[in-house]
Amino acid sequence: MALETHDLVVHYPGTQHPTLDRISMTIPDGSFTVLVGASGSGKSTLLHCLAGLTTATSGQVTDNGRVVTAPDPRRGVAFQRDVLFPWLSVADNIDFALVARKLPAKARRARIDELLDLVGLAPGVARQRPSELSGGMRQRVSIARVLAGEPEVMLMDEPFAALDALTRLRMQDLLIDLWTRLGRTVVFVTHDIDEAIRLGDTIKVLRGGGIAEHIVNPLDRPRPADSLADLPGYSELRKTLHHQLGIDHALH
Ligand SMILES: Nc1ncnc2c1ncn2[C@@H]1O[C@H](COP(=O)(O)OP(=O)(O)OP(=O)(O)O)[C@@H](O)[C@H]1O
Repeated sequence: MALETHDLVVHYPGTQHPTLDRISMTIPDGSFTVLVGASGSGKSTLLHCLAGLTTATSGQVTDNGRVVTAPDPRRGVAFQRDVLFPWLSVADNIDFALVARKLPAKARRARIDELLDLVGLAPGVARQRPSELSGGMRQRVSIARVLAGEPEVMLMDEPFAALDALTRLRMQDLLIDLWTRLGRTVVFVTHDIDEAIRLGDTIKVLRGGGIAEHIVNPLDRPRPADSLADLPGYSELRKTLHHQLGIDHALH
C-alpha cells in the first residue's frame, strides 16, 4: 500500500502559475522519501496536501487507496518549529497524543517513559517545560509526540533546519535509527543537499510546479556524517543535486 497523488494541482488565488501542477507520484509504505527544491518550489504545499492540511485545487491524494480530505492520525506531521504547548510539561505534551488515542492512564505513563527513551531523552526531562530545554531537546520531544500518535506515515517539514550543525546530524542519526527500527514511511522536506543524501532512499526534486527529477539514492547505509563524502557515488549524487537545484548556475 502507499500514499499517492493523482494529477494534484494547487493554484493559490492571486498567483499567476499553479504552485503544484498535475503531480502524480507514489510513496510506497516503509520508504524514506526526501523532497528538495528551491525556496517557493512548493515543498511545504505538497507535504501539507499529503497531510490533508491543504486542499487541492484539482486532483487528489490517496492514502492506501482512500481519498485524503482532512488530517488523520495515520499521518503524523512535524514542523520546522516545534509546536509544543509551552504551558504543559514534556510528559503532558506527549500525553496529549496518547489521550487522543484513548489509552488508560497507566499505559500512558509507561508509554511516555518508552518514548523519551526512544528519542534519547533522560526520564527526568518529563517534568520539565519546553522553555527549559535546548532546541535539539525540544525537537526530540516533538518527534516523541508525533511517534506517540503511532502514525504509519511521518511527514516532516524541515524539522531540523533551526538546529545547530552538530545537533542536526545527531537528529538525522536518531531519525534514521527510528525509521530502521519502526519501519514507518517518512516524507522529509529539506533545503540541505547533504541532509537529503544522508536520509533519503529516493530524492524528489521539485521545480516549475512538478517533480523535475526522481533520484534513487545509490549510497549504501549506513551513511556516517563524518565520512559521507568518502562513500562511492557521493560526489556524483551531490553534483546531480546541485545541478538540479540550479545552485551551480547561481554561483557563476
Ligand atoms: N496560503 C498561500 N496563499 C498564497 N500563496 C501561497 C500560500 N502558501 C504558499 N504560497 C506560495 O506558494 C509557493 C510555494 O510555497 P511553499 O511554501 O509550498 O514552497 P517551499 O518550497 O516549501 O518554500 P520554502 O523552501 O521557502 O519553505 C510560494 O510562492 C508561496 O508564496
